Amino acid sequence: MRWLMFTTLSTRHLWPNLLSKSVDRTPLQRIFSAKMTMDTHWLTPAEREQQLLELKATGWVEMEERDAIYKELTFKTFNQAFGFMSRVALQAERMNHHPEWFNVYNKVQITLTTHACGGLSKRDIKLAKFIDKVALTM
Ligand SMILES: C[C@H](O)[C@H](O)[C@H]1CNC2=NC(N)=NC(=O)C2=N1
Repeated sequence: MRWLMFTTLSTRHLWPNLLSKSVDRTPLQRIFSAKMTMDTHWLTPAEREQQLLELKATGWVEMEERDAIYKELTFKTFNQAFGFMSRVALQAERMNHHPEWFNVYNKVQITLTTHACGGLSKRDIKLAKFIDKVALTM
């Protein structure tokens, strides 16, 4: 019975945290989850080598002056370039990960890097692959 009382009391504390994203976290929980979020995006040297090999095959290059990847895409028209950018923009917003890019008429120049870690991360790889997928459909 004592055990039952304990579980009832303790789950009452746990459920809101498990079920609702809007429940305020303690400062310690906030620090812990922020660290987890960043750590899960680091690339190991082996992952980095493999992923860069794949992306270089589709036209991405490593920048010399910073830890970032770069690609230039050319479309037939401005409409196509802008349509492509719109689709990438929606995905970037969903990922909360945004490209640095520049567009003139039918050309789009894209740089991907992760500001939070000052270099390439899994998020850049994921976005680069999405960009390649969308470009193929334009
Ligand atoms: C506060 C917000 O989560 C950050 O500024 C996000 C937004 N978009 C981002 N985009 C990129 N490329 N790198 C980031 O570190 C990043 N961080």
